Amino acid sequence: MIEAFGLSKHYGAKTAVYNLSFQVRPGIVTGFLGPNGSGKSTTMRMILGLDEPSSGTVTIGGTSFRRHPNAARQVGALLDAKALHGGRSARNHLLCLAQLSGIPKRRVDEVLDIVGLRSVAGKRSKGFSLGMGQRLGIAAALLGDPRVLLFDEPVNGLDPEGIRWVRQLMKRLAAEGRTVFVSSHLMSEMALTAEHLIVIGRGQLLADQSVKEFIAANSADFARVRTPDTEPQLREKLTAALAEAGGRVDPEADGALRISGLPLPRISDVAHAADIRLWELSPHQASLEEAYMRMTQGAVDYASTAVPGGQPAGPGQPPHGTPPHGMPPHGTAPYAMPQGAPFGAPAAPGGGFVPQPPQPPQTGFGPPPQGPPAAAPAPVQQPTSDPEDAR
Ligand SMILES: Nc1ncnc2c1ncn2[C@@H]1O[C@H](COP(=O)(O)OP(=O)(O)OP(=O)(O)O)[C@@H](O)[C@H]1O
Repeated sequence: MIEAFGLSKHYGAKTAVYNLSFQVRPGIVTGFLGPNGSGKSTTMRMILGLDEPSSGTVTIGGTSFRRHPNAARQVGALLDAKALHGGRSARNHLLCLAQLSGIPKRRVDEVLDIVGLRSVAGKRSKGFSLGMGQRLGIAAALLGDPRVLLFDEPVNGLDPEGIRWVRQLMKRLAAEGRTVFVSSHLMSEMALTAEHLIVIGRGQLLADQSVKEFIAANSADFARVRTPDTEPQLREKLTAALAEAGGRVDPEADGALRISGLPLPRISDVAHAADIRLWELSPHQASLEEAYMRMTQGAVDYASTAVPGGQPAGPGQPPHGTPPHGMPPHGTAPYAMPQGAPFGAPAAPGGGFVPQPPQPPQTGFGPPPQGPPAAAPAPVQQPTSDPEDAR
């Protein structure tokens, strides 16, 4: 279990994380979502003792990471898969991490098998693709068979097979009773992987709820209705009848009507009573992506002002290049909360964690809608020759 209480982090005048409190429970995958620059990596670094909180606390199993007697065997993490020594082979990279953590050598081959890199284990990692680097970072995180795992954007650069593999791996790790905390910008993937969500915006907690609750609380389900194209007057008639019944009716570009505020059977009854034939009556359920966009639209720092065709961005979207906001005064909450509201230590190249001394701080049809990279690299020796080039 990871527990954060009133966690804040200031970098000079910049507040990266503000008064965050949440729990990440074992046995399920918990997704960590937020727009770019919202403080996800900073939070993960504080969990891992790589950044000192300005205030508040964060513990793993009741103890802060730096005070864990054997943090290396309890927590594994992938923070920045690119942060590895490219001159080393994958196997040597993992061997170094294992050695620093007192992990038996045989575990290296085990994790190489788990991530599917056994056949290229002798190759220098600088020749690895982005996806292979991600796999190596995941291998490093798994090296100590930790009970708590943190993954920052683990599917970055992975192909569809790789993404599927990561999804299954995360679920399996959680099913084994581990705590799995994973950040991603890929909403469709998160919807399939995570059971619970922590969502932040501009460093503050926006949501802490199950994926189902999150979608229900932040979506506007509606129905699509189509009358026969051959009889345009029926569309007008239906629009009037549904509006009179209390629905909100919005025309869609393809001639259909979008109805919110009325359940499907009621729409059907209204149409029937008005003697209007329907060619379509279908429910639309929001996706996690739609719910996420809806919730975070006011908490986005960087958004494009132009869309293809030269249209300006819609309301609520700051212009491109809008400088990062300042934070609100202490005690204010600019964003509405939704309802209900081992082996590892400081990160090593490739996202693995090896035990090291503590690091110093581093820099249903409801109503209409209302409206620094992985740090503390393991000691690295620059090779004088390139024996692994030949492999
Ligand atoms: N060492 C630092 N010094 C100064 N500002 C920092 C530092 N680290 C992070 N920040 C700032 O803190 C804010 C949060 O950054 P962070 O990297 O935690 O966000 P994030 O949610 O992980 O973003 P992304 O999704 O783009 O990876 C950003 O505005 C960032 O510029």
